Amino acid sequence: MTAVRIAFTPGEPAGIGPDLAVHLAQQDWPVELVVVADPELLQQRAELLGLPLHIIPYSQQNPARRHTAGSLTVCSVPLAKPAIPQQLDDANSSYVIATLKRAGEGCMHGEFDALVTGPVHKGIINQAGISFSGHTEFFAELSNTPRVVMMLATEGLRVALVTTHLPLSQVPAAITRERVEETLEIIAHDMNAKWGIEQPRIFVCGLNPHAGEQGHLGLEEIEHISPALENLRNKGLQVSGPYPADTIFQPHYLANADVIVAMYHDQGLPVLKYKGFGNAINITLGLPFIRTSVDHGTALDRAGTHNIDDSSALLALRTAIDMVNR
Ligand SMILES: NC(=O)C1=CN([C@@H]2O[C@H](COP(=O)(O)OP(=O)(O)OC[C@H]3O[C@@H](n4cnc5c(N)ncnc54)[C@H](O)[C@@H]3O)[C@@H](O)[C@H]2O)C=CC1
Ligand SMILES: NCC(=O)COP(=O)(O)O
Repeated sequence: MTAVRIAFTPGEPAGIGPDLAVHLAQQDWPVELVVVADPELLQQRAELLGLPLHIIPYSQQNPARRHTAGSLTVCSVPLAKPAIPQQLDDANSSYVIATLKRAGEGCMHGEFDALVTGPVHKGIINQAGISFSGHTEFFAELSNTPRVVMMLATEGLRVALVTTHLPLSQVPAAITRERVEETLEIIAHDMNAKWGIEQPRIFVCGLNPHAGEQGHLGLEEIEHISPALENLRNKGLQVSGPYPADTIFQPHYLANADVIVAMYHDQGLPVLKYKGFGNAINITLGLPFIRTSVDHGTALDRAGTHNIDDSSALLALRTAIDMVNR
């Protein structure tokens, strides 16, 4: 029987992504792990870290084999320039995009059963003239999916977002009834399909302080969020809110929720990271393939050092394996 095949993209070559790939390789896995990256980059990082790494060139034709500690199957995508840990170089931005494209297309064609992503540096990709706001948006576009949802999860808390990488000044206009409804429907669908929660209890934040204080502190709750929730309740979804964001994250409320929905990135994610940074993962809901990711960024200051925490990468891979098996 052939094994499940999971792709890992290390992301920014000057960051800790290559280190994470080397760390992941140090233990056995019940799946084939295929790292989509430059093999020399991985070999050099392993040498720097003093860890063993026997690279096996990937071939789609070979049957998938379970990963054994110390080896690593690598689907080669060449760097434009040798990468120096901790030093961003926009010459390698197109390399980063090429790895995401190769891995994402592999998932869509059924070559890979899931994708786990390491951190990319959004700034340096844009500096190279490539418009890029995040993996979430990139894979939505690659797969022609009109709406996907970013959700971060740690023990005891899941936070999903209505908007993702949007300047704060553009958030209010993006909070439309349609967008809120589509987001919540995707969450309800995927919580059921991917986690087996039949009727997920979804608690929704307002946008404004005190959820708009009956319209005295903003109208988005009255004009968009509440009508969306009402409509979804009529369709049988267990959605409640809009709640003041500074109230809903109290443990007393969280105990009754399967997912908290925040209106924007920094409304929900600081709480999630305060609770579980390092032991959390990022999952894209609504995509036609499974994608999990680390909960942190490129941590440039730690690339090539022994001072990194690989817990989120390990958890992202374990979660992807569980999701494939389910
Ligand atoms: N999934 C992704 O691709 C993500 C990418 N980013 C990108 O990362 C870049 C840097 O973002 P920052 O805000 O500086 O966040 P960051 O997460 O890279 O770093 C914040 C702090 O946490 C530390 N840190 C992060 N991960 C760590 C780990 N695994 N082990 C030990 N220490 C760790 C860093 O050293 C730093 O002190 C940005 O360009 C951002 O766009 C940020 C979040 C997610
Ligand atoms: N803060 C999480 C984050 O920005 C992750 O973005 P993405 O690259 O996974 O879309």
